[in-house]
Amino acid sequence: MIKSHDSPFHHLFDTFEVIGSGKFATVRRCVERQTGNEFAAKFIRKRSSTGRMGQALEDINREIDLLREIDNNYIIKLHDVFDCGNEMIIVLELVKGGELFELISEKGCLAEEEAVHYMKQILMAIKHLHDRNIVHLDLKPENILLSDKTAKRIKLIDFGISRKIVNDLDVKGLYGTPEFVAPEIINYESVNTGTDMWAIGCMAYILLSGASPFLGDTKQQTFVNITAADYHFDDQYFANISNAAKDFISGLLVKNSKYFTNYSI
Ligand SMILES: Cc1ccc2c(c1)c1c3c(c(C)cc1n2CCCN)C(=O)NC3=O
Repeated sequence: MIKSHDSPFHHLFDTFEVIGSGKFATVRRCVERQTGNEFAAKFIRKRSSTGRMGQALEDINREIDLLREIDNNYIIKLHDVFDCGNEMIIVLELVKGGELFELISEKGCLAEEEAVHYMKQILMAIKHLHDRNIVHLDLKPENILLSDKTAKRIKLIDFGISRKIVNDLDVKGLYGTPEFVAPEIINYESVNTGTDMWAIGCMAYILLSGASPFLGDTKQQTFVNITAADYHFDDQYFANISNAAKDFISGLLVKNSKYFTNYSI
């Protein structure tokens, strides 16, 4: 069981170059002095009680709790957690094969059998999550890393916006008299495992063609394309792709938005 240390992170690790950065977090390569082992350390700024900067502790702890529960060869492992006052440090397994996104950028697109090889691993990682009612919610080639260039083994990263799915039909956590709850509470669109499956469909399309199925010239156009599920298999890219591959993608790019108006008190 990973415990939070009271010994400071900087006594145990040397930190090196930045390997990723987001709004409130920076990821750096680091080395555990005692063992010489390398890790990825995600430094997350905590939101102070007054300020708006930084990430809420509830969100940080959600990511850590999800990482503690996950144990799969296709998902980056949690090594340790350090609470350093105004920041939380999550120490994660480090891999050096780069992003799947870079591989596609270099090659344009992948041969079908290579795409199948990666897709199988991605599906096994997602099955591990969905079997635990965890949805990733940020699946994209940038978050699929290669353990190393030769082995063609993938590692899924970044559970920063991942969630535990509560049973769809039983709207938990809805309190109070229906008359007073906010509209978005009564009629909300639930995220569910289908949300991840849609993203997997997009990734399969990208692996095979190098093109993104819904990308428009503007963000607005992209949203219009997505909500209309408006995509097609452009012969320029898909002429030599098997029907099985196209059927696989079509089966995933299916809108399944759900609206709930029921409420249980
Ligand atoms: C939670 C989180 C967020 C961003 C991360 C990582 C982890 C991450 C990781 C690694 C690398 C090479 C880049 C990483 N990045 C930056 C690149 C992501 N596209 C890595 O090796 N392990 C990571 O967790």
